[in-house]
Amino acid sequence: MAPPLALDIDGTLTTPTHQIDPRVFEQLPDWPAPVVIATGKSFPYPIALCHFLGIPERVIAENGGVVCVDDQLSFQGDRSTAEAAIDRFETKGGDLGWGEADTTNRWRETEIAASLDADEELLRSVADEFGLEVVDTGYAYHLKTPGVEKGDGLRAVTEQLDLDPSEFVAIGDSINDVSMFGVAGESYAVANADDRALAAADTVTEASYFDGTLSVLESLVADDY
Ligand SMILES: O=C(O)COP(=O)(O)O
Ligand SMILES: [Mg+2]
Repeated sequence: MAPPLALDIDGTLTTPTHQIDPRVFEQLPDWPAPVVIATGKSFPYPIALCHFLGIPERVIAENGGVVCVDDQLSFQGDRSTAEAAIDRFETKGGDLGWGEADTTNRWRETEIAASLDADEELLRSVADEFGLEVVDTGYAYHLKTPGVEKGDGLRAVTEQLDLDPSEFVAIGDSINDVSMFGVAGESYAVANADDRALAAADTVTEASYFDGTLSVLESLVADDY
């Protein structure tokens, strides 16, 4: 039986130019075990992805800040402290870098994300002041409550699904996947992953981005026969 999957989005299901690889729509809808989408992106993004894939809403969003599985919803982390820190950041001349509409944070429930163009040093000093941490995923800086992680999110999802985390295969590309690699039974970093993810994964794929992920999915299915 193919194993349940915990899949990161950016860098893992995407192309080098940040698009969802179209082959995701061939591979995931018919996966014969639960698929959990685990991302740093805000809550609506993975929900929309599940919706358009036609798979159940099993989602870890905001680096573990939001967990939604089959209509059960829980939150970890504290957006209001992050907002207070961002007020300070902006008072000191910082800019999140998303423009007026800020669709990156508009629906974010438990943390605040800044563009990689934002002043990292200032963001980190403000984070220290407010007891928060900054996680650089290679796609954004996340200003978040320390200890809120995808790994705990995966534990919560598996409890809900009555599965053991060790049954899961996790695939990811960055520091925000490391905790999930520690919880899943088997972990893969795609070749484009950052140093922390490369070091933490059981296996590093030869190929990058979704080519790497696809190689894992194909080998898991092949192992089945
Ligand atoms: O939102 C980010 O910064 C990265 O998102 P990811 O966890 O899906 O790679
Ligand atoms: Mg990623």
